[in-house]
Amino acid sequence: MIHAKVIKKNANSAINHLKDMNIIDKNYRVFSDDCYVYIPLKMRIDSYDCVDLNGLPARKHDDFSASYDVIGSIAIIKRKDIDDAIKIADKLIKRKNIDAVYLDDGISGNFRQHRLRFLAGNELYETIYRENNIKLKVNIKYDYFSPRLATERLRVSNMVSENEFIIDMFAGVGPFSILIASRHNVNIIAIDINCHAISMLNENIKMNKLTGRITGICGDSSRIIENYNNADRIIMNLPHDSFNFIDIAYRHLRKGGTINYYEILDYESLYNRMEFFKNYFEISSKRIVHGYSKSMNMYAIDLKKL
Ligand SMILES: C[S@@+](CC[C@H](N)C(=O)[O-])C[C@H]1O[C@@H](n2cnc3c(N)ncnc32)[C@H](O)[C@@H]1O
Repeated sequence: MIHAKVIKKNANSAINHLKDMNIIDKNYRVFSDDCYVYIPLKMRIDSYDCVDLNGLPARKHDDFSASYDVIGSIAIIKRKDIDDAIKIADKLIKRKNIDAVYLDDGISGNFRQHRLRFLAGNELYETIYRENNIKLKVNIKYDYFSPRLATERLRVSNMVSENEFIIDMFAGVGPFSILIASRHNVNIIAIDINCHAISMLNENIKMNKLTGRITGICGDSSRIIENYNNADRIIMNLPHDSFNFIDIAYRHLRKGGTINYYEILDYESLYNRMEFFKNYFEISSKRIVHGYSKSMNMYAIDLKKL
């Protein structure tokens, strides 16, 4: 059984990173000795020291904690079985920090909104979520938001250089833009077709102490982007549809500039994308952000314009 062997002080960030990659084998549990923590993996990966050990079978609560997301004071359960979901909701609503529990019936439409079924607590939709030292006001009914991208947002913000001109093409309530502008002196155009998300983004700009400048614009980014040229970086977080916007993003990126591109793909379409991208970009990195279905993953691909 393959385990990632990680020094104890790095264990939490490694577990979060591996969770985001959907690579932890949940049938087994994490264990440790005096110096190291051993994390069970579905497969060997190059970026970790991997060792072959006997796995320890998981306890029941590991499955429980994987079955919901918490956004501020709201829990969203991701379970198909409604009886199961009600049992989980009953446990969650007893927690001090949870005010409302919903069942996630999937995400749909252009605005990528959650279809939610209210299960427990007070039926509220607006909450304040905290990650990486920023605060984000989110309305989970009207705006897309996922806490599962926290590590990815930190990774992108670590890549940013001072004074970059950035276009966040599908900005939502601004988790990428706000984090980047809180840490760097940059100029960001943050676009979303959902005007409610942009109104939240504008509140989030006021609520955080920013070093950089963000201009929130409501509209279709394929049209709005026409007003801007020579971006140093373009963030394309529209994983079901990004490829339809790649040509337009390419035209508005400076030579040597970077696209942080996200797409949900199976292995075969990933190969085809890479072949296509090689004609126009240097592929600086490619990683799984999280699993999506049995055969598909969400990939983060960093593309540098040739
Ligand atoms: C997957 S969400 C990502 C939001 C945000 N980047 C985040 O990480 O939370 C995609 C966002 O793209 C927006 N969107 C979809 N089509 C768009 C378009 N043509 N132009 C601008 N925004 C669009 C949706 O409203 C949604 O907020």
